[in-house]
Amino acid sequence: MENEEYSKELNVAVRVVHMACSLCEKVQKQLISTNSDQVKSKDDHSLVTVADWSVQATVSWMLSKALGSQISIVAEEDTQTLSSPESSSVLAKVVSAVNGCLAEAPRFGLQGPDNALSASQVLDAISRCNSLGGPTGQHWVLDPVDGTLGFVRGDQYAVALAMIDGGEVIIGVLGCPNYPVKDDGLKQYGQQKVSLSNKSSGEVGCVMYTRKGSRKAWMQPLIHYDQRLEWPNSAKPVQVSSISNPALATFCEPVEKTNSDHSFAAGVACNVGLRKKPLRVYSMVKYAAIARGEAEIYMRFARSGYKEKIWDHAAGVLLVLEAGGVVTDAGGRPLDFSKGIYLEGLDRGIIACSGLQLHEKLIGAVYASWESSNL
Ligand SMILES: Nc1ncnc2c1ncn2[C@@H]1O[C@H](COP(=O)(O)OS(=O)(=O)O)[C@@H](OP(=O)(O)O)[C@H]1O
Ligand SMILES: [Mg+2]
Ligand SMILES: [Mg+2]
Ligand SMILES: [Mg+2]
Repeated sequence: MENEEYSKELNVAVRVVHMACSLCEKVQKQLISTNSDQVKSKDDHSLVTVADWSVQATVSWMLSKALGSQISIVAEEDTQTLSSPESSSVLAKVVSAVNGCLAEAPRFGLQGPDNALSASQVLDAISRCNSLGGPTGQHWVLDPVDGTLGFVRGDQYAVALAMIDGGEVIIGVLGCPNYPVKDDGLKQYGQQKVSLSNKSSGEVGCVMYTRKGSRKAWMQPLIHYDQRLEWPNSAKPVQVSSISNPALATFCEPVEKTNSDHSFAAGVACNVGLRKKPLRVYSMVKYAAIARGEAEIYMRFARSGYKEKIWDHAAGVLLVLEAGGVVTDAGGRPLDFSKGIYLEGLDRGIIACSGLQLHEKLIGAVYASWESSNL
């Protein structure tokens, strides 16, 4: 993808997401082995960890350094909890994780700071990601840790970075540190959690990326220990599955019932003739599974009143589209990333599919199930 438009932005984004994955892997390992104070609750009772803040600071600092401090970044986290006096020990951990990661920038082909960042510089890097996006100009969109619950449980999570220009998603990069590289790795992961030896051998963890209009999506294994990122030498193209028979199709959905109506999805699945049990996976790894051809369908029906955020979808949606799939709301309309931080006007839910045939059937089944559930 060299010499193409946005190649500089894509190049930086892929490298930065590799750095972020390496940071997350270290924090997740510590979190699981020490059970320490690295997890906090936000005002809405959702979780935030040292990794969420550290990745946001690192990505913000690196993007500004490589692309200019004027760039606009829309991201999930803020510094409200982190800058309170009770959070001083967490802030110290964040500063240490950020500096540890930035010091490794040369391994990823990037340049870090000359001196370690202070706590206030780290807080500044996090809080400058306060753009609201919108229909004009370029905006980076970051979910530093998507699937924080999966992350805390030692399971699947993703680092999601996208770039929107003129309201359209142009670049999508998804780091999936616990997604095995080999085919059907996610289904096997579900049965047998990743062991640490697999993790360091390069068999587990990848970064997926794409650029709008390229009609290609790529997967690059993560690097470990003191390896250098040789990118794009070992990147492999990925594409959606060719299965269109519902009886053979696999469908993904969120793990938590609070994030998606499992029983409504089960009704739709039955109506379409899906036979397999749902593959419940934390995070945007669900989009990655469609883009890699490991699953055919992702359905998500949030409770009414919940507004989906752009950072939970932008990178994953572009990956599925460029890998050959289809993504719309439950009414069949494309998702609109031009309206600010929310997917405004979303009709009921999100349906991502490997192909048009399955997609049409699902939209029809949603319509029928909706009618009957509202009788
Ligand atoms: N009520 C409700 N409905 C729908 N979605 C919600 C809701 N509350 C939160 N969120 C967002 O869901 C993100 C996690 O989605 P997942 O697909 O990973 O869900 S699950 O953990 O597998 O159940 C999660 O992303 P992260 O916070 O980055 O983990 C939230 O942005
Ligand atoms: Mg969150
Ligand atoms: Mg998220
Ligand atoms: Mg998040």
